Amino acid sequence: MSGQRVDAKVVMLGKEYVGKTSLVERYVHNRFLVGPYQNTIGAAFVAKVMSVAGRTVTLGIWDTAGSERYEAMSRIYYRGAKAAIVCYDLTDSSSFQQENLWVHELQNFEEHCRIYLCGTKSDLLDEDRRKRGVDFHDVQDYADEIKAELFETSSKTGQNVDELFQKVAEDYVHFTAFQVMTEEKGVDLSQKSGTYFYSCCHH
Ligand SMILES: Nc1nc2c(ncn2[C@@H]2O[C@H](COP(=O)(O)OP(=O)(O)OP(=O)(O)O)[C@@H](O)[C@H]2O)c(=O)[nH]1
Repeated sequence: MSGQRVDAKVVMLGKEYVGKTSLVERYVHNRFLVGPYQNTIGAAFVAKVMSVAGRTVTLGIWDTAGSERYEAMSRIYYRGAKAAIVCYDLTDSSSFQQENLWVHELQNFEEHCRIYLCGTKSDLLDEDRRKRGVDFHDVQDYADEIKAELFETSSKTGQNVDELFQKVAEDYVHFTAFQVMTEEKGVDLSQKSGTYFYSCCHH
């Protein structure tokens, strides 16, 4: 970790083989590794410095292992996270069914963590539409229900990958600025409705 200062902790979650490591590889190193699949053991950390509205933001990205063997450990990694990218494989409906478990955990234990749903391997659908195992509108409804953002990405082609992480960083900056502003101006948020408070201030 080399003691690098991190502004926002981001955690990658999702079943094994959905493509979490590949997403991070594409985003941080702009590459797609081919060759035999190697499952992540425990978790891997990488820091990425980026620019949002003229401001430098360092994301500390924790890529967790999806294997059930490491499930209990993942809780250690999402603690204090500002954002969770919960991944599912667009061609594998069972990977989407498991999203629920992560979302419940985050809602129960990390109420200030914003959730981004990420359908991976969209290039496989470009090859053959019949491979889609998860309906876009079903996921969009679910995302609306849990107040999450939804992205469909391909680490192979790079489609939507930068956009996903850029949105994570922008939201972090936006919500942090909002928080500082309200703290400085002494706005009494308890006067606002519950929904307003929740949607504007969880970071
Ligand atoms: N076609 C295609 N294959 C992908 C994509 N992303 C990942 N894969 C493949 O899916 C397999 C699993 O990818 P990983 O990134 O290792 O998956 P993971 O979620 O990190 O797996 P765990 O470490 O076990 O949790 C690998 O064989 C990847 O090459 C993608 O966007 N398109």
